[in-house]
Amino acid sequence: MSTTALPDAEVDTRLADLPGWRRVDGALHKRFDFPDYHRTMAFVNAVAWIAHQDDHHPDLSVHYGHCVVCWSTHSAGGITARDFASAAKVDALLANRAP
Ligand SMILES: C[C@H](O)[C@H](O)[C@H]1CNC2=NC(N)=NC(=O)C2=N1
Repeated sequence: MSTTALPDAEVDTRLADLPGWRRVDGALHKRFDFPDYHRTMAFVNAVAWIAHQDDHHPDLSVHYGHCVVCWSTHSAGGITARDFASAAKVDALLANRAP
């Protein structure tokens, strides 16, 4: 997968396929809300598991009932196709979440 930073216009086009994700300060951002701390932390640990497996690591902002996930590729200095793949994997963690 390419590790070249994508132009903003390309990022914005690809974002159409990732509901809830936004381009903020050169990274893909999304906020995930949870009813309590332990569910937030379960999510954080699942994201960390994916990050370790893929050797690609997001910045995480962790709070009692939500977590903001931010993907960029440090080595490329911007957002790459790898970040989009990782963002989709994070969404897939919650695809079958109970309402
Ligand atoms: C050595 C190691 O593979 C690199 O430092 C990886 C680790 N995880 C990474 N994560 C992210 N988000 N960007 C990187 O450039 C990056 N590089």
